[in-house]
Amino acid sequence: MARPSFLISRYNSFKFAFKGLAAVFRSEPNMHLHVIASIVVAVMAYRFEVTRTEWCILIFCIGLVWMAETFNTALETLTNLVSPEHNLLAGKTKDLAAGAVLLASMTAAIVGLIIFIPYWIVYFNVY
Ligand SMILES: Nc1ncnc2c1ncn2[C@@H]1O[C@H](COP(=O)(O)OP(=O)(O)OP(=O)(O)O)[C@@H](O)[C@H]1O
Repeated sequence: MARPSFLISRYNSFKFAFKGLAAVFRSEPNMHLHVIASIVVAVMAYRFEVTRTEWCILIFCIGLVWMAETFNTALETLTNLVSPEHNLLAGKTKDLAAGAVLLASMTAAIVGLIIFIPYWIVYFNVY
């Protein structure tokens, strides 16, 4: 069979990648929470008119959390395939993947607080 052209194979790669993203956004309740949190952050950033650099940092943090959740879902799916029955290593694999999401989320939360607390202080007229 003839190999697909370079452009078609690149097009297929993107198509499969978007299929994976659609699956994680559709089926993962945790991803729904991440999306809601990201919308809240974006609305606050717009409302407080954060700087261009702060926008970049916030978008980077959002991407970090979404990426961690996507890897976590991939590892969970693979684990369920390889070891549907109860297994110590399967459980450890899932715990580690979930730990990575927690790390990314905590990092994003700390960065968000560092960026937004000064804006909140001005907005709520604290002091
Ligand atoms: N095959 C297994 N063998 C041993 N322990 C498992 C197994 N599957 C899941 N566990 C344990 O149960 C926990 C939850 O696993 P589960 O597959 O339900 O993930 P989940 O709760 O759906 O994760 P998420 O909320 O991120 O989608 C795991 O972190 C692990 O500790």
